[in-house]
Amino acid sequence: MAVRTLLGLLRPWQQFRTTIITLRGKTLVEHGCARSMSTDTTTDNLTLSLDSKTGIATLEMHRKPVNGLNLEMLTDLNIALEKAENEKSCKGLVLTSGLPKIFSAGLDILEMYQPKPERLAEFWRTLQNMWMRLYGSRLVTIAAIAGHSPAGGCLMAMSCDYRVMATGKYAIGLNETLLGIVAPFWFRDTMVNTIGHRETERALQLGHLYGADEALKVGLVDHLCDQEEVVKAATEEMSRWLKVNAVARQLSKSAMRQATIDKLVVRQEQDIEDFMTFVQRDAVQKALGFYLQSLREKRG
Ligand SMILES: CC/C=C\C/C=C\C/C=C\C=C\CC(=O)SCCNC(=O)CCNC(=O)[C@H](O)C(C)(C)COP(=O)(O)OP(=O)(O)OC[C@H]1O[C@@H](n2cnc3c(N)ncnc32)[C@H](O)[C@@H]1OP(=O)(O)O
Repeated sequence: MAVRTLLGLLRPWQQFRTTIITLRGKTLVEHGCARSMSTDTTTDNLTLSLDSKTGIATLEMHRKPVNGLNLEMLTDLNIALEKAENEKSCKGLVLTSGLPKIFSAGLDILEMYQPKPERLAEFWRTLQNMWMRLYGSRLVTIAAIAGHSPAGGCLMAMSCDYRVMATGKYAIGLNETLLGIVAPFWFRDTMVNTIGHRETERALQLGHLYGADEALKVGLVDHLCDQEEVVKAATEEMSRWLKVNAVARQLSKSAMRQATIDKLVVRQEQDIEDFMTFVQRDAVQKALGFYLQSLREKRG
């Protein structure tokens, strides 16, 4: 409190600072404002910015071409989420994409195709950690989905508290079976918690990708609006959630989600082993190779 009062006496130009941090050989540039205690971060993969007036942070993914989640992108997401989580003045987070027509294409398949075992293990652990952080966040988290959101993209959206999706020809869902792989148990649990057991069972087996209307109907998303309006609609919805007593809301969220997270906490190492064994099987490598080929051929 005393620190805040002192900072309030500083002139505006004295309150801004720029810090450069080097992380895993990459440079993160931070523009911080001492008055608001906010810190904005931009990397090759994302931008985190905090509106100090509202306490709402925006986390915008922009890894070209499709926000594929590779190790570096997941590392950046973990750092950004932790930063927002630890920033006292931050109350909510809108997760969105800066790329047109794409929320996220899910895991970068190149991480799983002909992988180096050491990197593969680190990749999966970083994904697990990102999911635990996002699903268990103290913040109100809202996904603003203005594009396709298959597999890992759908997982990220489902891990938020609320989902706004653009009307249009975009698809969302866990389509792993179409790649010849199996959605891990914590992907499945997250979907069961969102749309229920029977609908998940059907969707998982078929690798079903939902259009926006259908996603709304089964509760996979909560609100539809025009493409240009998704972030605005997410922010408006956020203000409703931020009116609720924060401690009561956080305890309610944790009561609903912690058991699902704990399931992975106790099986984290085993899950990494299972993933590595499964992905490196010849049949799975073959299926991933075909799928990558089909994506490339689609472009002609
Ligand atoms: C026993 C069990 C134990 C453990 C569990 C084991 C295993 C579980 C393992 C994994 C779980 C994985 C979850 C995932 O997230 S897998 C990824 C699934 N994602 C997809 O299927 C999406 C594929 N992409 C698309 O459908 C489309 O690209 C699109 C709809 C997202 C966008 O379409 P566009 O027409 O706009 O763009 P494209 O021309 O198709 O793509 C541009 C460019 O990007 C490449 N690309 C697309 N998606 C990916 C991806 N996910 N990873 C890597 N690369 C991707 C695409 O090939 C194009 O590349 P080129 O420019 O042609 O080189």
